[in-house]
Amino acid sequence: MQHKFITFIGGGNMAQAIIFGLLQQGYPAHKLMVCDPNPSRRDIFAARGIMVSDNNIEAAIRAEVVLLAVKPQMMEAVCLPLQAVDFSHKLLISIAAAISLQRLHDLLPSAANIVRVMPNTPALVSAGMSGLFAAPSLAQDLKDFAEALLAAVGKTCWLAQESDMHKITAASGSSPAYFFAFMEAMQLMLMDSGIDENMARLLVQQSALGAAKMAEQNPQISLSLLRENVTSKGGTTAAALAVFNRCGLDDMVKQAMAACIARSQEMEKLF
Ligand SMILES: NC(=O)C1=CN([C@@H]2O[C@H](COP(=O)(O)OP(=O)(O)OC[C@H]3O[C@@H](n4cnc5c(N)ncnc54)[C@H](O)[C@@H]3O)[C@@H](O)[C@H]2O)C=CC1
Ligand SMILES: O=C(O)[C@@H]1CCC=N1
Repeated sequence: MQHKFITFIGGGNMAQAIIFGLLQQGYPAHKLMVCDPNPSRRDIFAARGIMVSDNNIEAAIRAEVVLLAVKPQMMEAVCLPLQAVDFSHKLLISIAAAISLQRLHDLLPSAANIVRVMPNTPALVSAGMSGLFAAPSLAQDLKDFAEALLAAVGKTCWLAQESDMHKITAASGSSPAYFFAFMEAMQLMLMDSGIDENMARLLVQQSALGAAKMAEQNPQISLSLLRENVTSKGGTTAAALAVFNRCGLDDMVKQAMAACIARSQEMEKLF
């Protein structure tokens, strides 16, 4: 992939996951810059040979690509001073949840080239999942660059319509937390039953990893069949799944994802 000069505005959890993932894939540190008012955040990147700054305007001016990685609540306060920068020849990438292309255009009127991305933190271990959206008028080479950037740290998909970004947030951005919560619950149960914490974690995380790898490496087998292949009639798994069914796991997951989508839609109006 091309190595354009990228300035990250905001060096928090998600920026770190993408940046460390990129470094691992050989993206040159001297082509990356991180701007964050928090010195301890800047130190994390400086320690990896990345230029850091607390001056968003200066850092944006020197970039070919500016990647907005601040909280949605901060977006307006961060963007208004950035109106001093001419974005017309830069690529602007925003990973913020719930901030629409229109809102980004309003906040940074000179920005002609914008890609919205919903990534997730597994980018850190090159296992990210990102949904991308851009206006159909965006130049193909800029779309290709944005895609290659995120593809360097995981899988990507382009959305046909921007409104789908809310659903992608429920499916990629937020979803690692669902799986962590599930693993936490399993670990807790094991610990309550007397299994050592580390062993409980190993059992849970290796099983989760194995299940995900089986799903990935057998795309021709449905997830239902993968589940059924574990489930002997009258056996142990069936006993566990019966409890999930009785407690309404499917409905609970639907409700949780719907809440995620609804909050994203609400945040779109707020910020
Ligand atoms: N954490 C996640 O798993 C995901 C987060 N996102 C999106 O990524 C964005 C960042 O989220 P996180 O990294 O989780 O948040 P975070 O709170 O870890 O990082 C935000 C960073 O912005 C910095 N910041 C605050 N004011 C600033 C300013 N004026 N200029 C520059 N930097 C400033 C903060 O010091 C902080 O380090 C959000 O918009 C979120 O919606 C998207 C997908 C997944
Ligand atoms: O929880 C959030 O709002 C952000 C967006 C997706 C993941 N984290």
